[in-house]
Amino acid sequence: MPPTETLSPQWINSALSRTSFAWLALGFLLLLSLGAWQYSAHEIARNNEERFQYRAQKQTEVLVGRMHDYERVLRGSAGLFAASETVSRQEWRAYVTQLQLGQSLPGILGTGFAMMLPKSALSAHEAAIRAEGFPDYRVHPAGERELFSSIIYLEPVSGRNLLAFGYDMYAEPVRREAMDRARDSGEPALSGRVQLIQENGRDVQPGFLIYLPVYRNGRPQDSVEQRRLALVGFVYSPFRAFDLMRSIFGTGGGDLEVEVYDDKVQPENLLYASERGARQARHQIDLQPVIAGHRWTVRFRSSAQFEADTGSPLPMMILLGGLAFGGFLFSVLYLNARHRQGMEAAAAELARRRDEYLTLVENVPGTVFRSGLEAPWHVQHISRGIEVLTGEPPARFLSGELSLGGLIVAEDRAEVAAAVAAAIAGRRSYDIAYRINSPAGGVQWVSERGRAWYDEAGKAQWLDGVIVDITEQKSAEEHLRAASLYARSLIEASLDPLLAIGADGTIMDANSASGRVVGVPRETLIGSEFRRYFTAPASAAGFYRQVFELGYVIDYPLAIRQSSGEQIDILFSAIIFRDESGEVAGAVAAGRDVTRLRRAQLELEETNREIRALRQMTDLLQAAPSLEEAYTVIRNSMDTLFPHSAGACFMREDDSEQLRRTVFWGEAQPPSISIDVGDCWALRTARTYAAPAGPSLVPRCPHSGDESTACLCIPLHLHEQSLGVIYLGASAAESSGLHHERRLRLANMAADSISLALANLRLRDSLRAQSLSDPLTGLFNRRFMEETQARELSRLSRISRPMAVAMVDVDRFKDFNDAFGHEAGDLVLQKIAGVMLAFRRGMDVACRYGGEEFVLILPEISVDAARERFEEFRRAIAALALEFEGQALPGITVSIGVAFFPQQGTSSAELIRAADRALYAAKHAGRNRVVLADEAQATPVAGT
Ligand SMILES: Nc1nc2c(ncn2[C@@H]2O[C@H](COP(=O)(O)OP(=O)(O)OP(=O)(O)O)[C@@H](O)[C@H]2O)c(=O)[nH]1
Repeated sequence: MPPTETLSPQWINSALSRTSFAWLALGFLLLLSLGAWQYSAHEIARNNEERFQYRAQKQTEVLVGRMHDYERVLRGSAGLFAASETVSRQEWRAYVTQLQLGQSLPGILGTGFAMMLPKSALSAHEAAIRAEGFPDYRVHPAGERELFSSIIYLEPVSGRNLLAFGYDMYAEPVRREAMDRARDSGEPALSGRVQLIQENGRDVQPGFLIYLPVYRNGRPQDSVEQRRLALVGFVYSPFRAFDLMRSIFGTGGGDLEVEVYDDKVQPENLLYASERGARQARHQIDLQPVIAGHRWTVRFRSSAQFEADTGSPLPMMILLGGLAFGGFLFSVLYLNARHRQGMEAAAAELARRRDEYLTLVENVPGTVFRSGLEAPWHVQHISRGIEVLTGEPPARFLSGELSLGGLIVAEDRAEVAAAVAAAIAGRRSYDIAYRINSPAGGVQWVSERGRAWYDEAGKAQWLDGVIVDITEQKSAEEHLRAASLYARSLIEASLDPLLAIGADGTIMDANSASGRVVGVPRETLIGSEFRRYFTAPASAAGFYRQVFELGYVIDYPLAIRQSSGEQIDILFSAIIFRDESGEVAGAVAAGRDVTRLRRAQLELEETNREIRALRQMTDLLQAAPSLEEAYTVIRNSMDTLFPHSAGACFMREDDSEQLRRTVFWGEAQPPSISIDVGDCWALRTARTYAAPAGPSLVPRCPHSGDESTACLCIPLHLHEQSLGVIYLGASAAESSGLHHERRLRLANMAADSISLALANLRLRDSLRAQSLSDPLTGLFNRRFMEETQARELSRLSRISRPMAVAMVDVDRFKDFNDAFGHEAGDLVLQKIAGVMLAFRRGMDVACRYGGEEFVLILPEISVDAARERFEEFRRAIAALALEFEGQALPGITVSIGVAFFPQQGTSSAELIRAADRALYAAKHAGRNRVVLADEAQATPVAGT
């Protein structure tokens, strides 16, 4: 792409809109900053290195120059020897003192002369020096050597130098090497690292020496051999390395740190070090000057001061400046890009929304418009929907040729204008329906919703709204209203309750019949809880819950207690209904008032119950074996039939005028236990008699108690024969109206049943009595005796009690009959029966066994007591005074045989047989006596 295109405004705009451009710029600036930083740092380091090396070179040159100076001093000293045959001690001192080496060349320890001595000359030499005034002089160290050297001059002669006087340096290898080199070369020779003899133990330092040979004057010195032969001795200077170097390099604190090594850099070779410590220096260089034929290594290192002086903040400033600028530029570009992106997105969103809005507006069912605030509402914008609505294109409205107001039918315009004006004034939206002239020539309904737009000052500027054709909706509403009215009238036409119930049990709607049945206005029902109107709210709640669970319920019984106290029984049926979405919206419940039906049912059930009880009473009475049991049946049955009534049955005995209360029922006991026939109105009138409760002109029977109860008396009779009366008491409620009628009818039916049953029982008792009694004597007959005896035996065996059975026979009755006639005999039998009845006690039974035989049964009696009583009876018979037809009859006697239960038997037949045997024994024993069965057995009777 050509550069012009690359840098075109569009490209720049596009680039500035991308955050990647900002990142790119940031990266570029970072690289640039790093490059500049590296370059400047490198340049500065290089300059410093050059400066450092320069300084090291200079220092080395100073060192070498200083050492040359020392060489020159030695050459001068050698020259002193060359100029003279001999150099005396004084001359040497004068010469050295003149040099003022301490000031001019500080660092030198001294300048001396060592003489070479063969072994043979040693003693003479020592003697000669001693002779000079040094009596202690001797060459040292002592030892056997071929060649000696001895320091004989050393100036200044003071301090440490005194120690060197007479010292044989040639005896020490390092020094000897330098001395040999100097001798052979004729040049100054620097020794290796030594400890000087002058070191006296304080501030011991490394040292070295420079030797220059002194040859005998006049001797050839061209070759090594010649020089060896010509050698006299050496002028030399000893140096304490630290002192010397300090004088050269200063006392430290400079730019450089210096270490001087003898030859190689090794710790044992160290001659001098300006600093102690192992700081890592930034610059370092080793230089190796050769001094007097001997190589040193001088190590220079940049000092902290040098590094501080040469350190420059510029690279860091360049880096930081670059970073800061990069960051700043990045921020500007990034924020700018984001801002541009935001702007572009907002512009795109705006465009999208505008498109959406236009799409929405055009798709809104109806016509969307913006118009003036007042009639006739000329439009500023209007959607294409207007053409569908009116048949007129939007352009005609936009041009002002047509207006919205012009569409409205004349009768509705004022109303529309008023609604719009009110909405504008009230700053709210309006929603109105009105009619417009249809393009087809008719009228159509539209709905218009709109709202004014207000400026910041609150002044309405225009109307925005939408107009929708609602002609069909209006028509549907009309139909719906008609249908609704029809449905309502149907619902209201129902005489039974119809309700709509929500799932929460709230009544949503109810017809008027509902209000009528419940006893509250229909409006009160709607919105209230369904269950609250029922006697059993929980059951009512159960009803609608069941409806919503099952979907429907049929004939659910509920009851309403009206304010009057009357209970209405309703059968509810209900089914759920759903809304348009299929969700259950509620339930429609229809109630059916079944109160009358229910009452009829209850009445029927009551009647059935009564009939059942009546029939049961009748059946039981028919089956009752005795009057007593019949009265028990009557009491229980009357209690069941008339549960709230006390009552009693009064029975007439024979033709007596008094009635005895035979049974009563109910909680309240009737006051009388007997009544006279004349006291009861029912008995007097022979018909049912009723007297109400409370004060009344109707007289009450005296036996009916006080006025609190109603009195109902029903005569019991059969075939004109009065049997008695039934009395029934009742409360005022029970004795009124229909209840009374039912009660009366039921009581009469009960009385009829009771009359019949009691009459039957009486008749049966009478017949029975006849069948069991002897007509002549009135005593029980043999049949009764056998029944009774069997029953008594069963009872006594259960309770383990005895019984006596006596057979009584009239003595010689045949003779009596024959003498006085049969009728007189009957009279006798009747008289005996009378005695027996009088004799009888408690549960004793007397009966005529047959002919002139009688049986007496005495339950629960001992043998002795029985004997005594039968004796008494026998005597009573014998004492009878008999008379027949005015004629006295002779007395009669009876014989009595007695058997005992259980001694003589456990059955009726066994006992009778035993008694009969005893009777037979009594007859044979002479009659008119009592014989017990065990006595009869003991005394066998002849002829039996
Ligand atoms: N008058 C009368 N006599 C009766 C009746 N029943 C039975 N007799 C008589 O009673 C008599 C019984 O007589 P027997 O059984 O021979 O004995 P007895 O004459 O009483 O003599 P002993 O019993 O041995 O003392 C008979 O003559 C019967 O006719 C009755 O109902 N009336």
